[in-house]
Parts: sequence; structure tokens; C-alpha cells
Amino acid sequence: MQEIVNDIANSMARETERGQVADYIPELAAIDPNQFAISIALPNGEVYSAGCAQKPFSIQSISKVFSLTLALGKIGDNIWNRVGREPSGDPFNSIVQLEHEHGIPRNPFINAGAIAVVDAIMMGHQPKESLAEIIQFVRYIADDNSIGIDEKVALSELATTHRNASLAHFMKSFGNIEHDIDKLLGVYCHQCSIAMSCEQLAKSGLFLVSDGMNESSGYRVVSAQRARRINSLMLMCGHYDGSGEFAYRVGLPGKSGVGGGILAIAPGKASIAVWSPGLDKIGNSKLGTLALERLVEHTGWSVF
Ligand SMILES: NC(=O)CC[C@H](N)C(=O)O
Repeated sequence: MQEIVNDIANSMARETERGQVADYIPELAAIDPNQFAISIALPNGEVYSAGCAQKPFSIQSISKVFSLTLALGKIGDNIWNRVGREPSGDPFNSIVQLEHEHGIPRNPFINAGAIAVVDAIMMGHQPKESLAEIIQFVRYIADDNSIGIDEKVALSELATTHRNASLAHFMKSFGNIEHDIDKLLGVYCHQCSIAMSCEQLAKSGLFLVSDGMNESSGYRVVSAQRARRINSLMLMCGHYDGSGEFAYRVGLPGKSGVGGGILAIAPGKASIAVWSPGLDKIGNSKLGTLALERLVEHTGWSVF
């Protein structure tokens, strides 16, 4: 396994087409695109890494898997009254479907859906408490108390989050948002600015590998049925309008973020995190996807 990740990291270092870093969040625009990391966490606790796998990066939309899991724990299937479970086929920050579908976002992984999920998590709490709850949950599933938020990224994102504010206001006009929009976006942007290394991220996905149980820490995070369902959403919606392409090339449930990270789950086998900041046109990590494609070729881990 170590040889496989070393080979992948070496071949990624030679790639010249590395994509473009996200430039709509100023703090992310400044990241060096020549970085790459991969970590594979196995249920028995072993972790195999190559590249800068201990360097924290902005997990961005990967956090949406964790907030969905938390919201399901808090309000169960009621979350599905506020957000759907279908691929959108549209960019992650698109507003067009919201009008036709009366303010109910297609799925919890596009921005509108994730904002509605955060709104649900905030019910009955001050924004700071909700944020603390989200961070605490991520630390719990990764079994790592050192995970925190990159405040500079959060503030940079908050200052430029006009599109997300539009999505939130639009949903509020349909009655699908309860909280004050500024407070809601404060929590959402901070959640997206959680910083994790590939090693931490790979470990955080272990509960989705083993039927809801993190076998390495011994924590039962969700039921087996819920783990299967979260994986199905990641497969169908985790890469926005690139979800079909990701399923075709990699064949694993996965969730990307505009920080250049991807968390991919090989059920029963491993949790894999990759990071390379350059994105393709859709906003998914270009080399991250390529690295996962190579990994699946080597291991046969595709679910198909
Ligand atoms: N695709 C992403 O990672 C987008 C998340 C980002 N925080 C945003 O709201 O625009």
C-alpha cells in the first residue's frame, strides 16, 4: 500500500496540467497549486500517506458530509422536508432550480442545500454553540482534538459570500430558512473553513467504511443504514455537475471541496483523502481526481 501511494504522489509531482486554484475566495487564491497529498486510512487504524499529508488545508464543501451527518443525528429524516436527495446537474452555487422547486434545494451537498442543513443544526442554539458543535463532531469522528478552523479563510469567505447570501435569502422567501441570514452564513462559512490534513480527513471518513462504526477509535457514529445512505448521496451528488464523471472515472462515493480536497470512501475497505489545490472547470480537484482514478486502477476498489 505504501508503494502504491508513493508511486501516485511521484507521478502527480510530474503532472504539468494542475488546474486553477479557486479565486472567488481571496484567501484560497493565494495557495500554491504545486502541492499534493494522499492518505489512505484502513479500519484497523493503519494509515498510508505520501506528499504533504500532514499539512492542513481548507476542507470547504467536504464539511457538508459532516454537517449532514450531524443534522441527521439531530432531526433524523425531517431534514428531507427541507432538502432533496437528487443530483442537481448544475454548478454548486447555482440558484436556477430553487425557483422551480420552491426553495427546496436538490441535495445537501450543493451550497443551497448545505446552508439549509446548517440552518437546521442551528435550531435552538446561538451561532457560536452550533459552530462548536460542528467542530466537536468533526474532532469526534476523526478522533483528533487538534482540528480547528482557519479564521483567515473564514473571514475572507464571509467578506465575499454574496452568492451564498442570495441563495439563503431566496430560500428564506419560501420559508425554508429560519435564522438570521448573517448569523447563518457566519456558521456556514466557518464550517467550510475547517482546516484538516489528508491524514485527519482520511480518518474522519472511517465510519463510512465500516457500516457507521469507526473501528479504529471504537466509536459508533451512525447506523449501518445511515452510513449506506450517506455514501449513496456522496456518489450521486458529491461532485456537483461532475458527479457522473467522478463515478465513471473513480467509481467511489466521494465529496470534493474548492480547497482542492476530496474524501472518497471504498466501503468495507478504506477511507481515502487526497489534496491538490488546482481545480477543474466544475470546481473539483484535478489531480485529486486523477490520483483516485490511479488508486482504484491499482486496488480494484471501485464499487462497480
Ligand atoms: N464547492 C465548495 O467547496 C464551495 C464551498 C464554499 N465555501 C462556498 O460556499 O462557495
